[in-house]
Amino acid sequence: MRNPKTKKSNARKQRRLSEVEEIELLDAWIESGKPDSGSNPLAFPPPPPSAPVGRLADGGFSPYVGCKLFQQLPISQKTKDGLKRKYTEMSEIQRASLPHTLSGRDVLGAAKTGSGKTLAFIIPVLEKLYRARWGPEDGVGCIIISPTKELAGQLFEEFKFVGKYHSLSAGLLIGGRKDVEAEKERVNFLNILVCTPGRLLQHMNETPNFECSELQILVLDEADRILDAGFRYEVDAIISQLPKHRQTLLFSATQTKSVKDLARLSLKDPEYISVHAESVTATPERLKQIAMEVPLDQKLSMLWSFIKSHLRSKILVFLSTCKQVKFVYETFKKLRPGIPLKCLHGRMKQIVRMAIYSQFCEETSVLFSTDVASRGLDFPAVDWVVQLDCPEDIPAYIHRVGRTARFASEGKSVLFLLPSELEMFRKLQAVEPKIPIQLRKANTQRMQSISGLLSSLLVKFPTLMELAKGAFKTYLRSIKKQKDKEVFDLFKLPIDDFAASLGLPMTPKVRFIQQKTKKNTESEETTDSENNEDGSRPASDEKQHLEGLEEAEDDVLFPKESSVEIEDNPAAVFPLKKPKKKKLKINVLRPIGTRIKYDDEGNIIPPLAALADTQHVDVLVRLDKVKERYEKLKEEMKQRDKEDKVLHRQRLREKRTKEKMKLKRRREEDEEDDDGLDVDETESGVPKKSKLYFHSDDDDANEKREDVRLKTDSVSIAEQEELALKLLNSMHS
Ligand SMILES: Nc1ncnc2c1ncn2[C@@H]1O[C@H](COP(=O)(O)OP(=O)(O)OP(=O)(O)O)[C@@H](O)[C@H]1O
Repeated sequence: MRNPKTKKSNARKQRRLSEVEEIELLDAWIESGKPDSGSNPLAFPPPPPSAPVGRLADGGFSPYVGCKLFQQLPISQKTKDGLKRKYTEMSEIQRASLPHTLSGRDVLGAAKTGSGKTLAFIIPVLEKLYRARWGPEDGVGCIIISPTKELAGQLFEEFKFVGKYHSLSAGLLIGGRKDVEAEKERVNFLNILVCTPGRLLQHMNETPNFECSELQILVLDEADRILDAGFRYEVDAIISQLPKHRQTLLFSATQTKSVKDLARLSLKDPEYISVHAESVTATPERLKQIAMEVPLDQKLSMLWSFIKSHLRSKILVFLSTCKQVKFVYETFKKLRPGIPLKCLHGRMKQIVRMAIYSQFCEETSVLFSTDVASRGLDFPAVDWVVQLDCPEDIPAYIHRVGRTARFASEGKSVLFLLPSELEMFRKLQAVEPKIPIQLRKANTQRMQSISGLLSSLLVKFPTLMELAKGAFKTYLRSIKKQKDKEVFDLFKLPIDDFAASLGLPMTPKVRFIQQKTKKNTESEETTDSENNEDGSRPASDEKQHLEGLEEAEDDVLFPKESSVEIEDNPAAVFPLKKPKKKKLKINVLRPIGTRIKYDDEGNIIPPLAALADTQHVDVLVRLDKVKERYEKLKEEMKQRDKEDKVLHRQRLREKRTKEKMKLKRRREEDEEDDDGLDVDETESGVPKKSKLYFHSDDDDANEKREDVRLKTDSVSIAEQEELALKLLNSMHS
């Protein structure tokens, strides 16, 4: 009788050989039908669905450029098997980009929201690593960066779905989770990292031996957002640590074309694929969009009435700030509209955010959210997107409304605009390709005013009173911070009516508004000669005015009690008459540990001047020398530091390469004389070539899941996922 050990080992060998053969075939197939650089695969006629696929009788290969079915692509059987459980036909962005991405080219892909961009990068990632026979000992082969944690989570799930039959390992690295230490131990053994920029950088900085020098492919989802100023520091720091020789894919519904941005990523002759560039509309065709003029003080009543008349719809409501979301959620909950309510914002704990995200995917309900939910999230079957507050710009509008009418489904959106924000409507109408949006009059007769109800709630619940104040102030602040001053004008807002509409008994004091009012009074008092010819404020005066606003902004959330006195005291309106108190400024940029020296009159002596002997005539000469020497030393240290780092990296790389070779050899030996045990980790702690997912939200859950994974090998992925969901829900409740 044949030894079962030998049988298993033979089966493994056979599997490896067939994988090698498949890879050789795929490489040759891709090479034979590669599209020309700059060509558009959508322009090629699709082969008939019944046409033979792969190697043909004449020794050639079937064409894949222009094909419509996933099965016709030169991709591994494992990926095809993963896909076919849900996907058959490709979407336009997938058809247009996959022939290029599979050929190893850098791609900038733009397509409308909900058009299937995620698969357009998941497939090439899996294929690239599969064809490179990537294993656990090879470490990080792909990094996918997403702007939000929820989106990263969603991408991770899609990777698990499509990559189900691959033996690659993937990890979800997002901030706000307790298990960073556990992550650090395993991150070097993960092949695909789906992460947010902050958490990735944290690993790059803190995790000993974190290595991505062999990175094969980098993906930026929502690329324009990742590359904008908000993530500049993180992204630059990350890119500087990645090898230049790699494939880079950038996808978004609103793609960046900034040459500077692309240079930051060192793209090599990228393919620009914009499948909807010629489309008549910039938004999904099945999306009905309306805008409504609603005065600020009627917004909440209008929203309430809207929800009451759509109790069977799944509604996503966008507001500008976390505090507004909290306030509207808490008060509406108390008013019981007759539909479940949920809220999502950046200040919530990660575990709760994830649970809310999953619940909203499943349940017909109303979700109040900030822009954390505006990009990429694929909530199924959202009926309405309501933008209670105006988006900051057109891309933000496109992404928000894109949460509905996804893929082949329909959806509706309504944008509430203040009378002073109607310019946004004109801007939306003016863009190319068009955004088909209509301005409708609000039906105020059917509106149920809730400001009275809100007032009573605020009296009854002091916490709601605080939330209302927070919502009031942060909304005004958000308007003040908006860049587009043609749309957002703080001083056109009916502030008192707004406060009353939130149920507030009095208008809270907001310093930057008082400041402005005060300045206005002042300018009325100034003589004509002080103004410019066109009546505008003199430049220097304008500067002072802006500085005043900036200073006041720091205090916007904590208005000082003294502001009341300033108002009551007429002398305070003319600050010139009031002796100014000299403020002590703390220089936060001062390096820690440096002492500040003062001269006899209390002026700060600059550090170098303090070194000089002011009694002697050659002070200047010596000062210069000190400075020069200091600069020289600094340069030398920088240089040495750089050299050290290079040397250190080189040593690490050599060490890791040696380790990798050793591990790879050992794995192959192991595979050859396997003892039949199927455990996930070898003695050295390095996982064998078997699937490994790393995604846990806290230590308990982590342990529980590890138990499941190690003890019950027979548990299917579906069962594990169900278990994970239960855990998540139980943690939430
Ligand atoms: N080829 C396909 N066939 C059927 N459904 C698909 C296909 N490709 C994607 N989908 C589905 O379409 C939905 C939207 O896809 P996806 O989230 O990738 O869109 P997107 O273009 O990334 O959107 P956004 O710009 O909002 O991020 C998902 O539910 C996905 O499962």
